[in-house]
Amino acid sequence: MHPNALLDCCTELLKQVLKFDHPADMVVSRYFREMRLGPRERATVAETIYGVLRKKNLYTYLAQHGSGVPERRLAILGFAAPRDFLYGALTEQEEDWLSRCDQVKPADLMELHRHNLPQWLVEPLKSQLGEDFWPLVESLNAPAGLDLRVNTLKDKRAEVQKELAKAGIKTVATPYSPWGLRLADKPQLANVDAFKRGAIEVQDEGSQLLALLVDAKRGEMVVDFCAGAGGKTLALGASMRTTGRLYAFDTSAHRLAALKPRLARSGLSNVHPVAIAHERDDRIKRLAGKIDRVLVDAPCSGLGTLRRNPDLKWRHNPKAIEELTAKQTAILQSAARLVKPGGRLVYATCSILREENEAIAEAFSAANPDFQVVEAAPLLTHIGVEHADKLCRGPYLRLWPYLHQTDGFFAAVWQKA
Ligand SMILES: C[S@@+](CC[C@H](N)C(=O)[O-])C[C@H]1O[C@@H](n2cnc3c(N)ncnc32)[C@H](O)[C@@H]1O
Repeated sequence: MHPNALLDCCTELLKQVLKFDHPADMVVSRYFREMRLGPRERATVAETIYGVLRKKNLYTYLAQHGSGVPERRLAILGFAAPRDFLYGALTEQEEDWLSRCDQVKPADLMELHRHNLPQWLVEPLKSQLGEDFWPLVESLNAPAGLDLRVNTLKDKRAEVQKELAKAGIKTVATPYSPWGLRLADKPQLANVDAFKRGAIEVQDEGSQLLALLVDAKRGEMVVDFCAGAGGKTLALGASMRTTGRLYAFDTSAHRLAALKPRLARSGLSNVHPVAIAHERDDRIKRLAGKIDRVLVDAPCSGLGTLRRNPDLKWRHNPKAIEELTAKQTAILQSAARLVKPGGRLVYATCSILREENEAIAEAFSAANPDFQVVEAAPLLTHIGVEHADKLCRGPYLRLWPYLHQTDGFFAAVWQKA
């Protein structure tokens, strides 16, 4: 495709994505369904869009000094292809403007153009992280890698690693999760035999650690309260060696439907997906006090996944966070009713904000003296996670992209008296 046609695609798609009325991945997928682009062109367009979303403050600032359609200037700044190729699309005026942009030194920029965050997010993160604010920002503005979870019901990690290597797919064992393999590149996995037979699933190491914290055992009754498309359900089911009963609840039947083909590959027969109306659904009441382990992977801002979903920082606002925290409180309180005496409750998010994490856990502990906080680090050590103390702050699991090369995650664990 001619570079100008590709730049036009990026410009057109940016116009749609920057309205922020739908998640960027949804808008990008819809565009790709409508437009006939080859795999390499798709990759360039998608990387350009995500690059612009990551550095929107900086690029908007630089773009205000050029001429022509603003989204085209943003697309030029974020264009994810070699410069020589890009020059084939540019007018002389655009080339001049781009070379002036290249000369801008980071040290001369305002903070706002360096951190590329909305202002409402800056203060909470700075007060939480101090000097670590800038390493965090840098990590959030870089693309994420890809991890696999080996389905230990089917295969051993070392065997799968060898098999993938034979197929030309390089991986290393994840440093913390005993189930994980980190991919060196981003290969197509759909036709890989290990994927087709359910021996591997794509799952960030952080998500694997949340499932490990639940430590679901053979023959138990377990609930994954916000199961979604079942990323953690599958890990819990394998940990239970497909025995006992594992309920996968979610208010979205659509998300639960996406669990079906994954379940079929996984070889699990102990999973019961149930679409619930809300967190106080009658079907939940019937299970009150009967469940050994409950995971609440709560709906959250997703701000721990900005490496993958950079649009989230522009789509959220303080009011949305407030609404989410009310929902998280209500879901956790309802889910807690399921736990039987001596049972375990785990609350988790993929957010990096205190309000959605420690604040929710502390309020729950204060309101529920029959639930005792259990320290996450010794629990993880006990199940074979190395250096677990590096993953925790206080009693909670706290994962950060700049420290652990995972998405940002939080988890609190309680035992019911
Ligand atoms: C963070 S996602 C879960 C991701 C999933 N556990 C995984 O590992 O792939 C949160 C889920 O909570 C669901 N949800 C929202 N409100 C809910 C409620 N009141 N009760 C149960 N689930 C709810 C959403 O539909 C969404 O699928």
